[in-house]
Amino acid sequence: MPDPGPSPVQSSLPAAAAAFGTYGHGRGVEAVGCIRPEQLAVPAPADPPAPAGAPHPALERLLRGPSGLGTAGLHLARYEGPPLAAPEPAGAAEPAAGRPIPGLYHHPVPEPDPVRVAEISRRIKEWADEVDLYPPEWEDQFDGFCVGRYMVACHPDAPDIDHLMLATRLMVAENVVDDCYCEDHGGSPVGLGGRLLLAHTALDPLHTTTEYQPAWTESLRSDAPRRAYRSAMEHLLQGASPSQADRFRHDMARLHLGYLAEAAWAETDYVPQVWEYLAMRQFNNFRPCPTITDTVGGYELPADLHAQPAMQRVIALAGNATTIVNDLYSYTKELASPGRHLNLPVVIAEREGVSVKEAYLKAVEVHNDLMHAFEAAAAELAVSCPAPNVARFLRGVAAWVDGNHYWHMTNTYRYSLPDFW
Ligand SMILES: CC(C)=CCC/C(C)=C(\C)COP(=O)(O)OP(=O)(O)O
Ligand SMILES: [Mg+2]
Repeated sequence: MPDPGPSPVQSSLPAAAAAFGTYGHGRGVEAVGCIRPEQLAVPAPADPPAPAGAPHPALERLLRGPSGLGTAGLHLARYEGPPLAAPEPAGAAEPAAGRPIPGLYHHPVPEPDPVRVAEISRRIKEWADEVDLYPPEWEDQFDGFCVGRYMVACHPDAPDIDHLMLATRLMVAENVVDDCYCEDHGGSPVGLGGRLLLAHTALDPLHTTTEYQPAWTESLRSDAPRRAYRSAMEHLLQGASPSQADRFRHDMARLHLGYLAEAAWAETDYVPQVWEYLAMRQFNNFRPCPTITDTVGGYELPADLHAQPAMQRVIALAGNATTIVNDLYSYTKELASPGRHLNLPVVIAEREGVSVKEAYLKAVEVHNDLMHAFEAAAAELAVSCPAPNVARFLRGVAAWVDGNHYWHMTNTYRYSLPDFW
């Protein structure tokens, strides 16, 4: 079931943005005490099982948002201000190319608004200059990353460019840390723990004595990853509540833990078992991106709802599906990189003794299973907890999943498919 049509989320993002969101910084969202663990265990009442590959009917119905008389205005906000006459930097708004991986379960998304894409692309270059992010010779790669298209596709309910920029700076900063500390722009597994910990203090500040505080403050200016983290976090704090910021820090600590496991295995030349690889990839994962969907949307999913095990499962499954999408689209790029780069097809081939093609096709199935599990878990939660901010958050996560697939598929500068079909 490669393309079952528009996602219940994307087709009907009708959602309740205007009615349910606050478009401030999320204050004013009433706590909804609707989730108790025993309630979450209750399955959706009387929904027949979805046909294989189709979204769960409850997901379709509940994520569709309000319908009927008087609900026409309750649709996700799109940019409605004056046209933004931004010049288009290279790579900002080229027509989308690329084809989906055959057999990959995914939902197409509408073409991201080119006006928003162009403005984000312009502003992110300004920010990159401001924090002295990369040397001039890396500019083509920066443009080829097309972060504007990425973030606009993933956050269709962002009320404005400023909110989108919160996600965009973080996306760039996260990739700079990965490239410069872990991967092919000077990265290495050797000494990674120390570098990551010090960079993490740009997100989660050091509180120490007056003697030592200045050296730490100075350290945050000492390399591009730290300058990027510090500035992107400073901006996030202007748009996030304290609990949203702390949710993000927790996700980033998870990410850094995942980097460390990957590095440790690289240092000892260990190829993990498939389940071990999937555990590492649950941490070395896109999770910090979809979990800020409410901050970027201008509302807040309260901490007690975010922390519920059922919500945590939905988020983990969504993060895992999005990250295996990366493994599949980046497979040929990683094969061409020096040394052995672990990704799901490589680990399956090695550990299960199958051909690279069989391993790749099995990895597609693993991805599809994760996607179906994500959609089923989201549907069940939407039934168990019919709170507007829960529904909107679930839609936001699903929109991120779909936008992430779109970006990988269309980023032909960065990724190309293997010749397996
Ligand atoms: C944006 C973010 C939180 C990134 C975290 C880690 C990361 C870069 C990925 C999950 C993408 O995987 P990978 O490192 O394999 O990226 P490329 O294949 O090089 O695009
Ligand atoms: Mg990859």
